[in-house]
Amino acid sequence: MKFSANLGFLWRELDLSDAIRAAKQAGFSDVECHWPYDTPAKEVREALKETGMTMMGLNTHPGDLDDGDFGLCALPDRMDEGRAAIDQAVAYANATGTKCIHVMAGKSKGAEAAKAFVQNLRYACERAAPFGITILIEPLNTYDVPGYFLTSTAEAQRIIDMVDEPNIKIMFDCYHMQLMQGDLSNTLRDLLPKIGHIQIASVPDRAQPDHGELDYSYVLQLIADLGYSAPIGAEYKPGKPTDQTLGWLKKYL
Ligand SMILES: O=C(O)[C@H](O)C(=O)CO
Ligand SMILES: [Mg+2]
Repeated sequence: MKFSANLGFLWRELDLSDAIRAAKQAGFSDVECHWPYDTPAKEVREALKETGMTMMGLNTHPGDLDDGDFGLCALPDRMDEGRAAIDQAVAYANATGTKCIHVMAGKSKGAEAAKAFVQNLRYACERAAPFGITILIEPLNTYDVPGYFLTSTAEAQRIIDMVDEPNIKIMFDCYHMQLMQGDLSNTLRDLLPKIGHIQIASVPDRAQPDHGELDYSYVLQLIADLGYSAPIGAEYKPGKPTDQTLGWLKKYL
């Protein structure tokens, strides 16, 4: 079983290139991030080359987090910003060999928001396809991000059907989905062909995946038994130095 360190949360005290090196040192096979845009792509590319790791995913720019934004791509009155965020993400992903782009919807609801999201996702799929990049959409939980457009796998499937492009999949974050839906085993089994990336964290505290209401020794074995072999994203908030939270990983090394 392989794991990708989410550097949006892990080793946050380090700059991105050093965080990539720390992840390698700790035994992760790959990395992923949230918003890498302040670090020149060349630096990240070099750190990836040095460590032999792949950047599994990055997010489109969220907009102004301090002003409550959490994505721009399902906001009908901000289409230009949504497109610019997609262009930026595709350029950065291409320059760093990143496999997936999570296109962040933002806080909105209703038919016009869905229409805007579908249009932006088609645009993203078309821009990403020549580089072999997969577009991801991720349902989030409503405790952490009230008002976010996408909160369920049913809605994610509906959006993907409407987009109707070959390179769009679901980012299945077990933490969010346990909070919103539960029934992870059946959902993972049914959805697996449509899943492009899986993430994990303890529930409900979103720390390292070795405690809480989800038994990851069971869930991870199930994922492996279903034939999923891509790296699983460790997207958790360590709450103390990351190196002190890696006991769970050692079991798989
Ligand atoms: O918060 C999450 O689960 C995400 O995966 C994300 O990319 C938004 O920060
Ligand atoms: Mg996630």
